Amino acid sequence: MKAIILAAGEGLRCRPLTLTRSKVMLPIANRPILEHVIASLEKNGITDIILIVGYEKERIMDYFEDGLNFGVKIRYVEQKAQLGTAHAIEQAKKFIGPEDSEFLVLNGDNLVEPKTIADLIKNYGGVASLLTVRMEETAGYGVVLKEKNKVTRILEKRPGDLSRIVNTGIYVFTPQIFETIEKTPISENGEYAITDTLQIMIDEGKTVTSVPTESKWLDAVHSWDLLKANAIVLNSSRNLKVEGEVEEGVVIRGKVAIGKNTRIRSGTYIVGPVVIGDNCDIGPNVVILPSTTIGDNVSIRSFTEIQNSIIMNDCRIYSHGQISNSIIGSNNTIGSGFFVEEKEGLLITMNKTLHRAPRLGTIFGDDNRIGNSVLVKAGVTIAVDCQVESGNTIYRDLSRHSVVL
Ligand SMILES: CC(=O)N[C@H]1[C@@H](OP(=O)(O)OP(=O)(O)OC[C@H]2O[C@@H](n3ccc(=O)[nH]c3=O)[C@H](O)[C@@H]2O)O[C@H](CO)[C@@H](O)[C@@H]1O
Repeated sequence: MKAIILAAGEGLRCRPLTLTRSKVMLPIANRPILEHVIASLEKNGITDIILIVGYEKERIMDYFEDGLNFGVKIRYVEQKAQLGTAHAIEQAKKFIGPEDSEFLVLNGDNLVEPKTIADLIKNYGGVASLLTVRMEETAGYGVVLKEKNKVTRILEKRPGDLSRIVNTGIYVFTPQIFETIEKTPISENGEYAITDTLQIMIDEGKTVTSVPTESKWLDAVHSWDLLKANAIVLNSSRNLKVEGEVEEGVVIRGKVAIGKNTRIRSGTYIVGPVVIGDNCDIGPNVVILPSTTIGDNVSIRSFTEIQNSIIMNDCRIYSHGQISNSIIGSNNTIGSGFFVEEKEGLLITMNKTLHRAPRLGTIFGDDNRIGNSVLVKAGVTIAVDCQVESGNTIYRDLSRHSVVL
């Protein structure tokens, strides 16, 4: 069976991290979300992949190339304007031939384990099937109403408790979907939505089925949700290897992976689950606590403590810093004495809507330069290519190229 993966959108709600990469390339346990999706397909023997790309496509194509290093064959299709999920699927029509009686479609920005995909492959039926999960908090998702396993209605991101059965964005379609996509009108949000296409099929009397799963399906709606997803994946990781050099006097407890050419200097204390990438230089006397992921080429100097955070590639973090419940994008330089305040249940405004974040420190995009003794208030984000001089306290979000003297 072929698989079409949708990966052309930005993932606006994950800004500032998506200012420089799409949501599918955000790392969880040091691998892009999309790599987790592709690995789960490969484990189900699905190796013929059509990847729909658009926003920041070079970053995706440079990483995955033809897919052979990941055990699959990837063909790319560009969706020049991101006009919605139905429009994205339509771009792959030329790759679906008469031999493809059905095919898989997946959002590239949700984490799935192999069994999640297997649950759908085993149980699909009708002209279209969608995989569903039961969730208490359904805001931001499409939900379905159904009779037995037959879907009667799909409601896209409507307020109210209409149903707790959430559409995961993982489908098995028959080629009939393309004819119905052609009939799909543009929605109130200005998008051609695949959920509208499915509703048309239902209204035409066709059988659309829902396949429930209790296997892992994780979505990061907002950037801060990545911390939870990272912790879940780190906790369930097996076979974590120590490949780098660990000096005498380092204490390691729990599950910890240390990449090639990484050096952990004396006096460093690490409590897993923690994943540290390749070519890092950590310590002496650094503390890394659960559930933390550190990318490749990162240096962290003495007496800095990091907890429940994601530090992406190529960062330099100097001494006596404290970072918790935070996400630091790539290529950030952070001076000594850096302190991130953190708070529980912050209300954060995004697109004029209030969102409640869990315990949160800060979120940094890429390429920022932070001087010494800088304090960042809880929930404040720093976009891309900002410069903060020593001794400042950052109270408000900084937009791209900001300078704080
Ligand atoms: C209309 C629709 O499909 N809604 C579903 C979608 O919402 P959701 O709002 O999550 O859909 P997104 O806009 O995030 O898009 C999902 C995926 O499609 C890609 N993309 C999106 C638009 C586009 O023009 N091109 C493109 O490739 C994105 O990069 C992403 O990987 O997934 C949710 C699960 O996470 C479901 O509960 C929703 O029912």
